[in-house]
Amino acid sequence: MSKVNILSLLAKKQNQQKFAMVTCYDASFAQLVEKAGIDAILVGDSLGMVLQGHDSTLPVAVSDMAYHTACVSRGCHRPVIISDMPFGSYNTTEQCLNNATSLMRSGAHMVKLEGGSWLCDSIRQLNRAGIPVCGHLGLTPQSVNVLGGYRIQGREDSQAKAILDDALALEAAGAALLVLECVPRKLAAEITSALKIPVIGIGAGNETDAQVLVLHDLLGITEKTARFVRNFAEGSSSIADALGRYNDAVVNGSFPADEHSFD
Ligand SMILES: Nc1nc(=O)c2c([nH]1)NC[C@@H]1CN(c3ccc(C(=O)N[C@@H](CCC(=O)O)C(=O)O)cc3)CN21
Ligand SMILES: CC(C)C(=O)C(=O)O
Ligand SMILES: [Mg+2]
Repeated sequence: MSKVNILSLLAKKQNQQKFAMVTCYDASFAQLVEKAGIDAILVGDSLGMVLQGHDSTLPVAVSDMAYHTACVSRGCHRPVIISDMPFGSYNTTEQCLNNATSLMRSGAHMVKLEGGSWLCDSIRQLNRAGIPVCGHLGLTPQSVNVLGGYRIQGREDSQAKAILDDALALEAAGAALLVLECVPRKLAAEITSALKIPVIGIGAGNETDAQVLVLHDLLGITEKTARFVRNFAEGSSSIADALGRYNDAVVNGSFPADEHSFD
């Protein structure tokens, strides 16, 4: 199987083929993710919660992200590797460019930033420096203290329009992918059809171009999980089997079901 990249993912959207992404933080799991046929790996700052035991993603450092990105990149060859820029690492365009460069040098193929149109200058600069960008809108966990909790976003019409406008702005600035987290499925469907770039949902319903889940959530080893999680270890014979069933369920459209989505 040939390497996944931004063009092959864009082609999947154009051909209406869904693809899966999963978070991953080390070489052993990266090898299993690759064998399961999963196209995209997110080295998520969720590692602050699932690996480090913090109650938010805020304490995660760029050096943590670089370390886990390097671990993942040694374990796989085919999937595209996207690394989260952690809280406080992209407050200015210069800081953003320097920290993104360090993640790319560690083995990332793309970086992900949480936020809207205010990131457009940074996105243009990253692209000019050879760094593709994935946006992240809706529930942006690095803003949990501003949002007042991990809550669904975009329920009111004015907020839904703001998220759509931000999505269009990020695409126009050159974002290659967009993650949409915890928004009503109708809004996610609207944004997915308004954008040319692939939209990857988590708690965003079944009509996005792709899905992402946190590895530990889909393996059933997270203590308390959100509504959008399905435990793929249940009824699987191994971790490899669970990852394969996750990929199949996303590609064939059976995950997420209504019970994993917000109206
Ligand atoms: N293990 C893990 N999984 C994740 O998906 C995840 C992390 N960690 N850490 C970073 C963020 C935090 N995330 C979260 C955490 C909790 C909810 C949650 O409990 N949501 C409620 C929705 C409440 C509402 O109705 O507004 C839910 O019931 O799903 C959602 C996303 C997603 N990310
Ligand atoms: C939940 C996903 C989208 C993420 O950003 C992470 O794992 O850090
Ligand atoms: Mg993240």
